[in-house]
Amino acid sequence: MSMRRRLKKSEIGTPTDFQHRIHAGFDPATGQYSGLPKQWQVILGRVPARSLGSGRPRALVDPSAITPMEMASIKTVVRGDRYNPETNNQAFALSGMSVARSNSLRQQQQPLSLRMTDSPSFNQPVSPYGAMSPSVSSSARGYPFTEPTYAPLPLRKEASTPVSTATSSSSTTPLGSQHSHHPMMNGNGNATSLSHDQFREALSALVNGTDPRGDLDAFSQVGEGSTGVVMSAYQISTRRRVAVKKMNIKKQQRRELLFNEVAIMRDFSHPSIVRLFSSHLVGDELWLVMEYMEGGSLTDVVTHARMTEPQMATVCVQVLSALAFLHAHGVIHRDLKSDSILLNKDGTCKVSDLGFCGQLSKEVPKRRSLVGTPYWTAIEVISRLPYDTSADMWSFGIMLIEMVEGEPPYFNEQPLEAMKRIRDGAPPSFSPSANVSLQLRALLSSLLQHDSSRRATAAAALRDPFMEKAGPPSLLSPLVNGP
Ligand SMILES: Nc1ncnc2c1ncn2[C@@H]1O[C@H](COP(=O)(O)OP(=O)(O)OP(=O)(O)O)[C@@H](O)[C@H]1O
Repeated sequence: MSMRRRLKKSEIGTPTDFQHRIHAGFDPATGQYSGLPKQWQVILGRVPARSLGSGRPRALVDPSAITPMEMASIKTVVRGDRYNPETNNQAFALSGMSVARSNSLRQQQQPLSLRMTDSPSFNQPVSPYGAMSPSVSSSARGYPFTEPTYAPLPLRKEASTPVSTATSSSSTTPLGSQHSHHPMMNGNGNATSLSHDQFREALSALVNGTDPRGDLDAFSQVGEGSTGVVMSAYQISTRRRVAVKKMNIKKQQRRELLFNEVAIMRDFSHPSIVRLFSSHLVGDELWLVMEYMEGGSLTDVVTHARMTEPQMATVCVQVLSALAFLHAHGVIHRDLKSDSILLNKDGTCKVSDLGFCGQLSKEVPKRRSLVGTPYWTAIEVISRLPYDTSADMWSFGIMLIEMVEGEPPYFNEQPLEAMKRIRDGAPPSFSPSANVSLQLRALLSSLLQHDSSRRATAAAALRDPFMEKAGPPSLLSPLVNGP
């Protein structure tokens, strides 16, 4: 094994034609960086994400959850075409955050996106204040979450909070962690550290044992996310096109989250949730063979078209039925946004991107971890209060704003400032100039309630008078197929 590695290494040549185009500096007196490209400044909070004009907000992962080794191997994925993955990695190291983002190759012109998981490390000592390993101080990382006036965002020690208490800080532990047989958790519900081989073995127990490669043909890449690539492929035995999501288990920021996508998509089958046909381990890659959604994401729609209220209601009914189903089973999606809704050309919409779900149970009726994409994240999640399925309903409300205005509130702010505004401001609403019905305004205010216990549930929202405007999915097909 070590021989093979050595051989492999020797095949990698030194860089050629190297150009040193960026001359960044740091002034310890002012605490300011100089010479940083604009994209890096976004991450450091100097300019809003929207000003870049390409890419979606990107997935931010709290570095306190990542080992230095994992940090080094993180693959930076970009939606916009202006990003250089190499320079980005350096920027994220500078800012103390690792960044990656799912991104469809179908749409290269979206604004930046950003997603965060605040999670306990499984391999690394975490200080009570969530600082990374002693070699990287929080001040050196320039990590804005350490700002004292900000919410208590730093992590707690996983081991210090027993899972059996009413609220759990067990963070983004995978859905399967609620099951006693889950291989990533010990008897107390705390995470255990597994070697790569042990992890691979645990995952192999969850997936189908077969090799899918002989049955798949004509691969073509349709998307790329923080966890891997998504290809469309022709499945010979069924004679249909499928989507194949390939995730290298060695290159995951939170490898245990891989259990989520398999377990949730497999166990929670619903007409409005992207269907998982099978899952496989192919070498070090987890392959998910899924239903192929040929119509792109709702983000494509909201950024390129003006939706009518009946069209919005048609999306709402489908998404809400998936949410009502997940919530009835105690599953919180935790990353609901237009990017997570995929469409077919016939107008059917389905919820996807289930890798960040959290499971509630009698023992763990609330979660506490900071998971989500800032602009869409519920006030209680940002405020580090215990939260439940109602957090998704806030994000659903933000998605309503996206459908009307094309983007979420505070999208012109950098992500941390946006989170502060969500936490400290009045609940967001449609802009005064938005031409929306009273029913839609009423629905939004029932969702964007600060007090999560007063927020409409998915089941209640389905009965909201606004939903009477919904039509058949075909109402959406002009948006997917063009006018
Ligand atoms: N079933 C599918 N059919 C068609 N395209 C898909 C499908 N699933 C995902 N995609 C495309 O691939 C992209 C990346 O997929 P996905 O968001 O699941 O990856 P990810 O690694 O989980 O991303 P993220 O960074 O959001 O975690 C999506 O934005 C979408 O464009």
